[in-house]
Amino acid sequence: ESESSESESSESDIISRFQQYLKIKTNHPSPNYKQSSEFLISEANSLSLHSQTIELVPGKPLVLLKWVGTSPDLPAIMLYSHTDVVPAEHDKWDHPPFEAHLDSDGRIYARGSQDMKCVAMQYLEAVRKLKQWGFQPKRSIYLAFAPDEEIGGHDGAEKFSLSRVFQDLNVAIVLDEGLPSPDANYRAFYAEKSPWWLVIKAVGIPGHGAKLYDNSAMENLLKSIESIQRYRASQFDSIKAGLKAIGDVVSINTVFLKAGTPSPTGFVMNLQPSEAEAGFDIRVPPTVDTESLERRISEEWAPTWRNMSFTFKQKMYGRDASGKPAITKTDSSNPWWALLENAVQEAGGKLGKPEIFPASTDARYFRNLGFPAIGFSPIANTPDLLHDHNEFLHKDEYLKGIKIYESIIKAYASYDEHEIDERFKDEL
Ligand SMILES: CSCC[C@H](NC(C)=O)C(=O)O
Ligand SMILES: [Zn+2]
Ligand SMILES: [Zn+2]
Repeated sequence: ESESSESESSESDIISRFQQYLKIKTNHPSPNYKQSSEFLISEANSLSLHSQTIELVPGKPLVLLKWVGTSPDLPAIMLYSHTDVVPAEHDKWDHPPFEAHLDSDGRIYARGSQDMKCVAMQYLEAVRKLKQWGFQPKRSIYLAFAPDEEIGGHDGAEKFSLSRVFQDLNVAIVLDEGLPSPDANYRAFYAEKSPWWLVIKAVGIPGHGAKLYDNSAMENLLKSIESIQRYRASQFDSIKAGLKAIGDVVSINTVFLKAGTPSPTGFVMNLQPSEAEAGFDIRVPPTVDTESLERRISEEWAPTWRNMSFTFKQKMYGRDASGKPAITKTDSSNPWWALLENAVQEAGGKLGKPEIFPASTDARYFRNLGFPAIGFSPIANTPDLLHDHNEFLHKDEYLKGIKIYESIIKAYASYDEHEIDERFKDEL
């Protein structure tokens, strides 16, 4: 058999395994975790990896695989991914979201092709290649496939990170998802923003729609919205001016408005309602002064003197146990960052500037416990279509990503700080 046909057949095997995983309907609201677990365990068996299924919450399995290192006492590497995906509006896609259609250009269309079934399968394919070459990891490598990231990770990463099982793994570094890059440089994330899902409510004087008076619920709510829009513009302007990156500013978007008196034909048009509500998705970078933002909310956006109140549907802080921002270092105090950068380079890629992830990932649960965690998806030259229609990944980009992980896993699993210390001792 010629070499080219051999590599061709293995390439199509690699793509078809990816398609198989993409076809499993792990979309919310009722992800098929049974099927994804079975698939992952059968992949693990074909790779002779130890596997276990951890069900911290019934019906929500986490599949944990292990490749035992030759120095199993060294802290381990964790390659993390979530198995669930967000729903898809089938009729708005050019190709059905759970058929993993490979088009004539080489694009694979599927929900999860970028977020993040690609990463899960790239980890496994990289392990397969490394095993074929006879590579032996010094550190043990864990692959974790977790449920529920898309709905907050409370029954997945959060419970897992606090579990005895995880604590006993002695993990040195966690790799989790990042974002696609539209240009040739890969993106890598050392921290993430915290979600504050704010609901503000105004009450006010009801009355005739033809009357002009102060202190209606609508007027009170709209004053807040004006103030919020000004704040939003100030944050957005510093991005537009090139002064800040998306990860460095507070983002705030209105996600619902709820007011008016319903009628069979729509809304009553000549009645000023007595209540009005609005919801906002706010994302707060870890170094922002949260007290001043909280003051802004209680004094400007929902002040009691304007008959307003507020609640949070979700409010998290990106802090570790000591109250410090939960940030993974990117300087020389964290060898994993430089190792990643070099490994990507050795595989022919390049990392852009370290960034703060603009939304939430499961990595936060590990960072909050003090573990270094890096958000990274090896997807370059690709539009960011996370949670969008027609999410796709080009097969060549997918295959390149496997090479990137081969390089990263090799570097990470071989890294031994004591060995390096010894070498420096000889040089002295
Ligand atoms: C806050 S839990 C929901 C998690 C989701 N993550 C991503 C990456 O979209 C988000 O940021 O909205
Ligand atoms: Zn994701
Ligand atoms: Zn997502």
